[in-house]
Amino acid sequence: MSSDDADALVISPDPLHPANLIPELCQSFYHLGWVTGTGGGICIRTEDKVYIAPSGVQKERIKPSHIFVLPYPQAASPHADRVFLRRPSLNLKESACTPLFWNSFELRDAGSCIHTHSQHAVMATLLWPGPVFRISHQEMIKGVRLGGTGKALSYLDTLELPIIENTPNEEDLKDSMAAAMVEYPDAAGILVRRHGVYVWGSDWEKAKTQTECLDYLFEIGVKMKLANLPTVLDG
Ligand SMILES: CSCCC(=O)C(=O)COP(=O)(O)O
Ligand SMILES: [Zn+2]
Repeated sequence: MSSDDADALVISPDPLHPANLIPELCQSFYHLGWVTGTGGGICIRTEDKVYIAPSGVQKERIKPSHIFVLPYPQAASPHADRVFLRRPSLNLKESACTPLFWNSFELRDAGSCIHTHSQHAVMATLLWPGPVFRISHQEMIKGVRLGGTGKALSYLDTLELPIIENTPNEEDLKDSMAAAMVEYPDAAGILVRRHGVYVWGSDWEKAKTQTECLDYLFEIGVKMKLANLPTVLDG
């Protein structure tokens, strides 16, 4: 593919094209405190392509021309073996979250995955010291889907999200995240202690709204814990 053809993969007048959506969504996530200080982000997968932002850059300032495009499917290889359809001309590397995003595609058939460093998520991992975050009897639970891509939860369901331990390098979370996804097939995301959360959905809209619902539930759960209120009720 010529470099002009490759660049055409990220140039579109359509505001809903993934190369336009990722910069727009990262700007709004920045203002929510989800992707500050370069961390966190979102990827979007279509039938045969994955669009990923660069690593270690101010996510609220990304342009469509900074987006990497990878063919899908392809094995979740380490950086050196990854195949690209398009790389930015600047000296950029694809997000360190790439193997974690791949978990959501391969294990849940997700169309989009969001990684946040929201302080609500981080506080939840501190106030729930065990391996699972649990909360019940909250209306926002209804905005979350079984396994992230299945049917919506009911008000009467208890929301459970596994918490995995952080690693010094983001890529090294891949195996423990995959193991938690296998052990908790109904979980719509994975919390990472002292770090943040990964949430996916069948498309970017559902990934976004589920992340919003979960972030709300982390925030209210943290406030309830700090107020000594029970976060899980019987019945
Ligand atoms: C201060 S960010 C530390 C690395 C991190 O947690 C992260 O999410 C990095 O993501 P990137 O897309 O910038 O590789
Ligand atoms: Zn991170």
